[in-house]
Amino acid sequence: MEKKYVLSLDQGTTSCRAILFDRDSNIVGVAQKEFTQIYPKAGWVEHNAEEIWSTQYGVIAEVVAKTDIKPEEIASIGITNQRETTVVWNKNTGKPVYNAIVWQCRRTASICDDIKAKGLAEKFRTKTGLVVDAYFSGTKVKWILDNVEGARELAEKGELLFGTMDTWLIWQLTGGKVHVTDYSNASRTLMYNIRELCWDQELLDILGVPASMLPEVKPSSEVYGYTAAEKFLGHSIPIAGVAGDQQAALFGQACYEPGMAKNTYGTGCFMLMNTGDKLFDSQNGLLTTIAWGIDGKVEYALEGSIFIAGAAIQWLRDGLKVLESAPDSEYFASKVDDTDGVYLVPAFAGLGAPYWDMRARGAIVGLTRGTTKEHIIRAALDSLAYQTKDVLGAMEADSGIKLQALKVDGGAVANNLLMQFQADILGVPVERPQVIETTALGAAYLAGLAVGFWASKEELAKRWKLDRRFENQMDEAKSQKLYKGWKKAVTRAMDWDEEE
Ligand SMILES: Nc1ncnc2c1ncn2[C@@H]1O[C@H](COP(=O)(O)OP(=O)(O)O)[C@@H](O)[C@H]1O
Ligand SMILES: O=P(O)(O)OC[C@H](O)CO
Repeated sequence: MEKKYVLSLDQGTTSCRAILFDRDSNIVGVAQKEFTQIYPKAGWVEHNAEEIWSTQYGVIAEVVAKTDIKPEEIASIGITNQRETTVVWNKNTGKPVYNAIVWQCRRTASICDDIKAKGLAEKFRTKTGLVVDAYFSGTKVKWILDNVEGARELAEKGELLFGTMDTWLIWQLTGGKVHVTDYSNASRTLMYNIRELCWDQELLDILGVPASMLPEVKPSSEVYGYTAAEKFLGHSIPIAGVAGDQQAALFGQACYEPGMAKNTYGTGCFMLMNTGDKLFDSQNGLLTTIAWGIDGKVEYALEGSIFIAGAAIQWLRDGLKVLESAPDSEYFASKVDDTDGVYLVPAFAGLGAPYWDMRARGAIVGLTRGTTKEHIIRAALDSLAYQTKDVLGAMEADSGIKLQALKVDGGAVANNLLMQFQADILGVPVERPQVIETTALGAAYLAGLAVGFWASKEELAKRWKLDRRFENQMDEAKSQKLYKGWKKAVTRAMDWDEEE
């Protein structure tokens, strides 16, 4: 039967999506479902890995049913995932030994402090391109082995497996046959040597993680295995593309040349710049990471990771309950000209780039008797733009490249007021493409290229189409004054949490 579609699975922080793309990169169908966020203690975040699998499987079945396509028409499957989130499971029973520990979880801050106190941070940075922070998988695996009864003994006997969500989904889809990940996901674990392209035994020894738990690391575009027909719509389909969601967005935005960058506004906000075969040693608080492995080589990226972006808007909706929905934020924010001096620093999970402060916590400053809910909503939106400016400044300083325009994507870029403020604060035009589901698109591209559904990256790059370009409309003195206020507000949020 003719192959007409690529199925992309986007396993995000708050939801699972399944999206079908046709040969012209059009979206043919989408199914999406949220899953449970578990907050056992302040600063801790977990997911139930089995719920993630059942949610992911549910949206796959839904998209196939509602588009009325035949599984035999799917050329291949691409997977993209929230990165760093860590699950450890028993390879005999297939059962996780503990909930997945989410990238936002701060529980391993003291493990990180110990590593830093021993003077080992520079070793990790040189080998992995990352900073020692609770964000990454390595200390999460250590925590599970140290805290779940019997886990370390089982791991040492070779009975336990570690995976990020790509690895977990492939294990499920193949009926427990394939234990792999790709370069981009491996580069987020704090255990993978991005220069030598191998799991680093010295780092594994420091963390106490047995190498037998780790998946095989492969390029981002190749056939890893086939779905088990009996578990998967009665048909066996090649799984042929994998990338962490931010790298997948870089690929979906067709940033294939060094110096090209994108910023994705989802739960968090992540700016990545393709640096080709060059590894930048950031002097400004950015990460060096693997963009992807494709065409027989590995390419690198500089990354600025912002932990809370759209999640601040979700918090206004679910925590403060001042919004019915995230898109309503635009309506309320547009009722005021500005925030009237109010700043919201959404350091709910500490601060990532360029501050790297695990103990920062959220703050709203500059409140007066005149402050209204509209000011606070606008301050939350503005915080996405300010954090992006922090990261862009670091990226330009590290790379020596001055961006001519910033390509954006992710759920929150639908907000025109935010995009305009972003261009104003950066002083750089912001370009929104027609397809803002670039994460899923990138994974589809990787999977389609591997099976010859698409011929080349060059062919795909031509498909990128502009929806709207936002030009700077603010005078420089005003934007500098606003940004100065933001920097001051950040100092108020830093180093707040005091662990007992
Ligand atoms: N119009 C909007 N204005 C501001 N934020 C929005 C808007 N629409 C969605 N969001 C935010 O974007 C996020 C969803 O984007 P998405 O790309 O689906 O994220 P993820 O993949 O991280 O789950 C949510 O955090 C939501 O609060
Ligand atoms: O789920 P997202 O889209 O917010 O992405 C999360 C990142 O991969 C975390 O590193």
